[in-house]
Amino acid sequence: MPAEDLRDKNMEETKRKKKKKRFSYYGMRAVLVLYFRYFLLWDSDLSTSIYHAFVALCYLTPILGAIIADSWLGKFKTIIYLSIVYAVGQVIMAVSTIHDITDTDRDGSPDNLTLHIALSMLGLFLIALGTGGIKPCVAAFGGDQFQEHQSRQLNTFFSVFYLCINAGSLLSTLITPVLRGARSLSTLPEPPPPHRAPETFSTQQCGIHTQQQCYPLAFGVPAALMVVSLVVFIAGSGMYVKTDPEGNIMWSVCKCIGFAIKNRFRHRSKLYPKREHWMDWADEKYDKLLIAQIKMVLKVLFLYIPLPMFWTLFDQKGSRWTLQATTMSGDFGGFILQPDQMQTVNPILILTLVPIMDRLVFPLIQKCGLNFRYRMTRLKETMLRKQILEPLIVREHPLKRMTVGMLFAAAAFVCAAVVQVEIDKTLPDFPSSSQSQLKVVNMYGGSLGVRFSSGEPLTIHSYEASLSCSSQSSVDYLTFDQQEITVSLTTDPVITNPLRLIRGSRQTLVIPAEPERMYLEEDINSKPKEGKNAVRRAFTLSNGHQSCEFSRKFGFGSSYTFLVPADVFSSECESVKEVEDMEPNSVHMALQIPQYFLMTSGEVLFSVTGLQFSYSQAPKNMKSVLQAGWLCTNAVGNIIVLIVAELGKLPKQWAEYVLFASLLVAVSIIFSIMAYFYTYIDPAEIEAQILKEQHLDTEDEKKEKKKEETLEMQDKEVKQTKI
Ligand SMILES: CC(C)[C@H](NC(=O)[C@H](C)N)C(=O)O
Repeated sequence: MPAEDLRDKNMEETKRKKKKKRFSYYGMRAVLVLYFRYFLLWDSDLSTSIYHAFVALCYLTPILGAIIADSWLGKFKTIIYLSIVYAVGQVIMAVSTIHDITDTDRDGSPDNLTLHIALSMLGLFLIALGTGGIKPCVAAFGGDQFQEHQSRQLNTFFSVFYLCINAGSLLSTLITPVLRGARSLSTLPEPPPPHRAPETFSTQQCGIHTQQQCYPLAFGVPAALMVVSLVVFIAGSGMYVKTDPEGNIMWSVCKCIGFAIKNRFRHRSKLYPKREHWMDWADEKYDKLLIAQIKMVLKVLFLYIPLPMFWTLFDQKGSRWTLQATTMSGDFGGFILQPDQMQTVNPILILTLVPIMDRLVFPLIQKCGLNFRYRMTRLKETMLRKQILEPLIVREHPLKRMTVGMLFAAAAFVCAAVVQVEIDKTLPDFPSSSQSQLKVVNMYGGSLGVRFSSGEPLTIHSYEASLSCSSQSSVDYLTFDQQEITVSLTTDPVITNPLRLIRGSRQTLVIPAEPERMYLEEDINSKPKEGKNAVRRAFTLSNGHQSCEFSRKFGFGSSYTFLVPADVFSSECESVKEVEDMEPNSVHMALQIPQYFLMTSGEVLFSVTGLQFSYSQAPKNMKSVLQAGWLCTNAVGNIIVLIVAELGKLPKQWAEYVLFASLLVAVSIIFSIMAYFYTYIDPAEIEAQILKEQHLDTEDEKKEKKKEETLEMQDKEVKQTKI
């Protein structure tokens, strides 16, 4: 098979594996929090924390995978073995979600939750080890399929590789929740009383004795796909370029760095001449090539220091931005978009933006001469003149691209802040922690005068019986600074009642047909979660006939009270009255599209380029290690989100967005300065040069030795002749 065809085939195989692997990973992530919340019955905080800890672990384990690949098994075998670990983890995870395995009394609920928790934690640990461990190897292994002169194809590979990640992510985010059996992610109700499944909202159920939410399918299908992808990958084994591991390189690197530090410390006196680089203090004991390779890696790792800040903003798509969407309207006319489905905008945009950037924007920038070329060593320039390194030199400046990517992400957060300000204008005015709010609902049957303590008397009209939208009525909340108040009704005789309000809360005073039986109802004190609606019923006197049925379309995030008269019959639905406690969300989710667009453009510039950069600047035997370092910046970014979310609670959400945007601008300025001083290298060339020098040194030594030997021989001959 011709070399080009072979390369294309290898590329295809690697991409196919990547697509299934990412389907599997993102598919599982999509339902994980829901599994914690509704199957293991953990509260929201615990579910969210364990979820983020899992994601952070997934981006820390690449270091382990890289060490195994570069120093022991090689990338190919590491991918295979860790994929097996990954698939086993997913199977364990799928088994842990089968309620029947512990449901001895067959009531539809697992009887030994501890076993389910233990199994799922073991499964998740193996998955994190597998997915994280494979990640740096897959990218580096793909890169290994190209030769040095194929830098353009290499860049295309990384772009296509990224497209596959996102195709997998998009498909799985859409399909896995369907496999689980939910109509949509956000239509799930609050967890039912212990271990009863929320049946009314499921479209698909499974189980042996009782039918439940289909978590085993949601986790099992990604597991099966993982096995398929592994088989496909192994089937292509004969076509790959496989580089051998070069011994325990990480251990040698650590020992070499340790020796350099120790040696430097031992020779700290000014009497010793300085060395060009602190790593040169390892010269006495370690190979020049190893020292040069460590210098290359350290240079890149140093450049990575500011990068986690980008991920800190990027990863808030899944948290803050989704929460923001819950306070917006997802009614797109033809279809309704749920707040968490808004996240699919990211992979959709990636799938369109990567080809546009690759084929249109970057070549255009290059044509217009806006990019500046690599700062090159003299050797490279000479070679350029000789047109030897042409393909290498005409590349764009990746670090510049990454800086622009960071600025795009900052701009996305500014957009999010503007949208937040618009949302805040529409949000209800909730009571502060020292205030209480009260609203009166009159079901008495006629207009009533109501007076609270010292306040002005109010006239509250009785609600007319109607269910039509046009005659909805709402009563504004009254705000009180005191907790103990008295209410007087202008009935005959006047009815006066003391009321005890709850601080920081909203309540409704319901005046039924018998006004002396007035009562307080607690209202919700925030917008209904996840963009859902809140509906409650207020009865006058229940007589067991409240069975009328009607359908009504509610706006996102609205809250209603239905007033049901005592004598309502199914034929008399019209006598049920609807009160709007909270207006539906009026800012449209489409307003989030600009921030998604900017963030995703930033991602293409930053993330895709960062992947290529990490590969191109790494010495041959440390490619996976540097990929792992790159992924670690993502893990650190996630940890920053956790810390900031816990500690830095700003009173206004828009202010937090602006704060993050400003921090990223500051960090990108620092990064651009660091990037300015970074000299691009061609690791292969440097390695070749050092090897050549070493070879020359040994040649010189040999020549020197030969000369000495010849001289000695001549001396001997002269001596013998003299004798
Ligand atoms: C974490 C990376 C940026 C990457 N994620 C994406 O591409 C998202 C889906 N746009 C990944 O490797 O998962």
